[in-house]
Amino acid sequence: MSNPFPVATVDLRDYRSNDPARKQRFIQTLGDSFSGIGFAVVTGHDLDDALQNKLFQQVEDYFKLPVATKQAHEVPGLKGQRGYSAFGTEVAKSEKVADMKEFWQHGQTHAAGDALHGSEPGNVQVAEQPDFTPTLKQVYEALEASGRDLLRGIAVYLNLPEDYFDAKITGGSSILRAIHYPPITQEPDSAVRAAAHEDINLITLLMGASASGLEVLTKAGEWLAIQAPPGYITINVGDMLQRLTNKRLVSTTHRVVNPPRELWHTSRYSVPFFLHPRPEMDLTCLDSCVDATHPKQFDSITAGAYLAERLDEIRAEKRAEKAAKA
Ligand SMILES: O=C(O)CCC(=O)C(=O)O
Ligand SMILES: [Fe+2]
Repeated sequence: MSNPFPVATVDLRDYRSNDPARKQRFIQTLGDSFSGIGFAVVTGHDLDDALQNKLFQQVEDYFKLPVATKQAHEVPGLKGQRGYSAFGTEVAKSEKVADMKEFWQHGQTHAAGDALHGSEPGNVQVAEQPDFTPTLKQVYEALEASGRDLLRGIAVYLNLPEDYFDAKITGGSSILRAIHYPPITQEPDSAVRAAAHEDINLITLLMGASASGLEVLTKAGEWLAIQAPPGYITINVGDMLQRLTNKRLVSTTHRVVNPPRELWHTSRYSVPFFLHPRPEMDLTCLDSCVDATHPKQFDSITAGAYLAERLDEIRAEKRAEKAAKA
């Protein structure tokens, strides 16, 4: 069956051009793709080839460090929000078994003078690999710039002022996550590299590696494989943007499946950037997205409160605590 909601490809240079027709086409194509399948693919973004190559080299080198070295970069009590998270620490919301991945998280550095300065833990430095954290910081800033313009386009699509999201995301709590899905060494019973889930944040910008595996659940209930061409970024709507727009833009379920057996010996790397607003952003459904045929589907909540609620749901140790109490 052909999919009635194709994943559109857009060029961010169209949005940034001074040509109103190009700009409008970008806005319409991106917005329609986000309201149809919830995903799109972007070229002309701020991560140039040199920075992408440096990023993947640094990420591969990091995960090759000895397990004990990486474990020393785990920060107790942070729910994996900064530094290293070992294999088996994250479980998708509706799953029982942990994802087959290890990952690293890099977050915002709030400027001195910002009300959020000092409110979030600092990023972890890696003495064994001094260029790792600085490279992630550079990528983080490039993706913040691309994400800001993507959201400007989305704001226009939603008939909001073009700068609607600007102040809400400047100095926001975005997370850059470098993921390693290690080779599969034994029959994984029901576990997959990343079980079906929705992202929590406003939008995600995913720098995927060469390996396939990402699949998106279509409205017809079929899994559709997505693999952006090299250098392109896959983007998708997260639950916060879905809430704000009362499901006019959809946060689509996706997963990363295991490769065929002959490729079990290979690793997969990917680097999603979860674009989060500042915690005080109000996620109340926009008036323009609520009417008699689209009644308000979500309670009002701030981004910070919503994130705290969601983070506990996906940590293996929090699940274990809850199960012990039950
Ligand atoms: O690894 C990928 O391609 C996607 C990962 C993902 O969906 C996530 O971490 O939220
Ligand atoms: Fe995801």
